[in-house]
Amino acid sequence: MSVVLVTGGGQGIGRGIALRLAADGHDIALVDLAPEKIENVAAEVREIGSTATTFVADVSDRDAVFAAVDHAHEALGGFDVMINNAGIAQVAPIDDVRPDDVRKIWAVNVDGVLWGIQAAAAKFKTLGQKGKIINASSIAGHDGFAMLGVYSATKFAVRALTQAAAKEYAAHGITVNAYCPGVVGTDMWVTIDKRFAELTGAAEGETYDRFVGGIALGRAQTPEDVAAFVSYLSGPDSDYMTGQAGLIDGGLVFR
Ligand SMILES: NC(=O)C1=CN([C@@H]2O[C@H](COP(=O)(O)OP(=O)(O)OC[C@H]3O[C@@H](n4cnc5c(N)ncnc54)[C@H](O)[C@@H]3O)[C@@H](O)[C@H]2O)C=CC1
Ligand SMILES: CC(=O)C(C)=O
Repeated sequence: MSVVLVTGGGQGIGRGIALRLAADGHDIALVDLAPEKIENVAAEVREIGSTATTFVADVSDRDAVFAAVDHAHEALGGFDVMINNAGIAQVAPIDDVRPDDVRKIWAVNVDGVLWGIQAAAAKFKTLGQKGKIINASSIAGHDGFAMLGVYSATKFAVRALTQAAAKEYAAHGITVNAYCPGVVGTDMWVTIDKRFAELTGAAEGETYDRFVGGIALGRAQTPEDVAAFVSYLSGPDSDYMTGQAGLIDGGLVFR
């Protein structure tokens, strides 16, 4: 039995990851801004038969992320896998982006991942054990998408941190990888689609359908599709992989 912490575990992809990893036999620490949401997911984890604990934190707050890792370790009696999943989207043409917009998304998507990497690595080193760190990037971490320029920049940055951390921590037996989903029908995409509609005059649903229309496998992605890959990254079969940012997108961005 190993202990996994999932940030942004209250809904969407984070929830999907938590439930899949619970089914795999891991105990789960759920971290999110939204207390009711993580309590609900914790109840679902317990129904599956695993132990769950919750911790409310903003991942952009470094101290809070370190406290979340300490809590997971104390509450669940171990600490093995850190999943830096929390993220936010932002839709805007490059011309319209202002410093506050950049600071806001960078604080969550990049700083939040960096603090998660630091906190997990510090815990693994203190415990004198190996561990796995898994970060949320995106297709937008491999391709810069129009109207998603700063979001894409944050996801490229996650790949850079993943590579650098993999190199720095390999000697400690810590692996660092990322997952890069495509178009997953979560609340994030509802927001993206609405914002595209406001900014471009597209009908609601049109942008989502356009993106899904580009997927070779012919359907939108589910959180379960992402979670299956994160299950692999969390388990022993991926022990020889580090520094990678794997596309799991149904065939949308080809690298
Ligand atoms: N939905 C998609 O199509 C894709 C999503 N991703 C990435 O996957 C990750 C999860 O995305 P979704 O589940 O779709 O998003 P979502 O918006 O459905 O859920 C995000 C969760 O993170 C939490 N959260 C947001 N800011 C936080 C903060 N500062 N501290 C702690 N928790 C915070 C929210 O409360 C929410 O529970 C994100 O990093 C996203 O960028 C990547 C590629 C595609
Ligand atoms: C949400 C996301 O990661 C996209 C549009 O690539």
